[in-house]
Amino acid sequence: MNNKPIVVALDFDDKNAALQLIDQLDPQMCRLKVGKEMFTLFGPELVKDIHSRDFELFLDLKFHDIPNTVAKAVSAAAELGVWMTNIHATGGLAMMEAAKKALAPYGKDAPLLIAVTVLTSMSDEDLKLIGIDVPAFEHVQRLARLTQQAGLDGVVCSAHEAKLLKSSLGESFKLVTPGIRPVGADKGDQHRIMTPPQAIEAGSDYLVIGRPITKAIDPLAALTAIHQSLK
Ligand SMILES: O=C(O)c1cc(=O)[nH]c(=O)n1[C@@H]1O[C@H](COP(=O)(O)O)[C@@H](O)[C@H]1O
Repeated sequence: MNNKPIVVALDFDDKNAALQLIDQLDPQMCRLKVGKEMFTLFGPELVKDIHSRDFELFLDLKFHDIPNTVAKAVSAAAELGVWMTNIHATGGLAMMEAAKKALAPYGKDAPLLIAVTVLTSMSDEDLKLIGIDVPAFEHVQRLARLTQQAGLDGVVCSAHEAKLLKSSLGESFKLVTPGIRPVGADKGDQHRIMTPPQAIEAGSDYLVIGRPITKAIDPLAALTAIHQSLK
């Protein structure tokens, strides 16, 4: 296990509330994730606010477009100095290769680039409705292999697929797993979920955890409890 596997997902519509929460958290214990809602509302200024508080940031904008557009978007993310960013694997091999190539000029300062396989909110039934007639774990494997072929650093998947992917794609291919719920936590809209220790045991490198921490009465206590449960 790496020394900081927890990534706290900030999904807020109020910047001050988000900054108040961040100020309660410890950058030694977690990294942060900003997604579409907050970036659309508050933009690159929010990224600067977070970096000034010494947190590393996963910019989760899940780009999915033609190769040229995604390459430019990923390059713009690198300009912001973020630790990790992501694209959708369903954008295809050429799109993923273009995104990876766009990061070459940044060398060792380039963000980790990962691809979303099948969203953790999707069940096998949901996949059928969009014309994918194989179980989620099979589709995830297919997309993860394509992601590795494109030279990316890893994938976003559910912890249910982690064991299989680690053994087939190797130790250094990063697995980022949302859909994490401590025992007793509300599942919400997530389908393919696992507890934090189970997810690490299965081979996850980074656990993306939102509401179980951000909506807790005491977010630092919730973060600390999860951090301790991983030792
Ligand atoms: O890319 C992501 O981070 C992501 C991919 C995925 O398949 N499922 C998923 O839930 N996420 C994100 O992970 C976070 C999960 O938040 P909670 O369900 O509150 O723990 C949200 O910010 C989602 O946007």
